[in-house]
Amino acid sequence: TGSSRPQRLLKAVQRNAAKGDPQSVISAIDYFCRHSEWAMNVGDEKGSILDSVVSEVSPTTALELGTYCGYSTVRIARLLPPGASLITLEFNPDYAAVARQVIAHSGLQDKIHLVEGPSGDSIPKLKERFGITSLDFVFLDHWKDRYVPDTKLLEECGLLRKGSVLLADNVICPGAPEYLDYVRNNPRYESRYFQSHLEYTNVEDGLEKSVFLG
Ligand SMILES: Oc1cc(-c2ccc(F)cc2)cc2nccnc12
Ligand SMILES: [Mg+2]
Repeated sequence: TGSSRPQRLLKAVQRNAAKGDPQSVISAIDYFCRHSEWAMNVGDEKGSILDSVVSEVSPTTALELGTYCGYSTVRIARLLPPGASLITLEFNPDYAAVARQVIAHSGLQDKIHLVEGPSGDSIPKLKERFGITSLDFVFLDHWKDRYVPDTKLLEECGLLRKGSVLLADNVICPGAPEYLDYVRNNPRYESRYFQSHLEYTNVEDGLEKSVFLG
């Protein structure tokens, strides 16, 4: 009957971040995770790589698989061009409830659609629900054994087009070996590994960027 780690992270945001200031929300979460409690946000080191890829793609329509507390949701949304939007899928209702409040604190809620439920159920409904034709950018950061099935589902649903960019977190730690095998040995993807570290640690991890070739 105590608070959860996501709830304590939310309190830290509400106490230390300025409302309507996405960067202060990001900084408050990073501070909390370094000085109070580790949490599985993409973090500031991998987050900088995420930022550079999002800025390069400048997506009109972006998808995030795995919202957690909304840290990377805010990181991505703050870089979107005017009129662009980010759809983020979260299976865990407790995480989703915290993420909604973190997103509201950042002031970016108008650019973000948070959908609760299993990604495998939500992905086939994206086109009709949000009136999208294809995705410019996808950030994979949910359960590692869903990376391959959900990537195949995105293909089958016609949500990827020539040039769509997939960026996957945790390909080393906890690791997504089947995913690396899938995108690296598939002629329909051009992949590149960005070496980094597991958030808030010096353990090796990295991001895999894969461009769909159509
Ligand atoms: O970035 C992450 C890190 C970890 C994680 C947990 C425990 C460890 F010891 C190491 C790494 C799990 C994650 N699950 C889903 C999405 N992202 C994750
Ligand atoms: Mg992660």
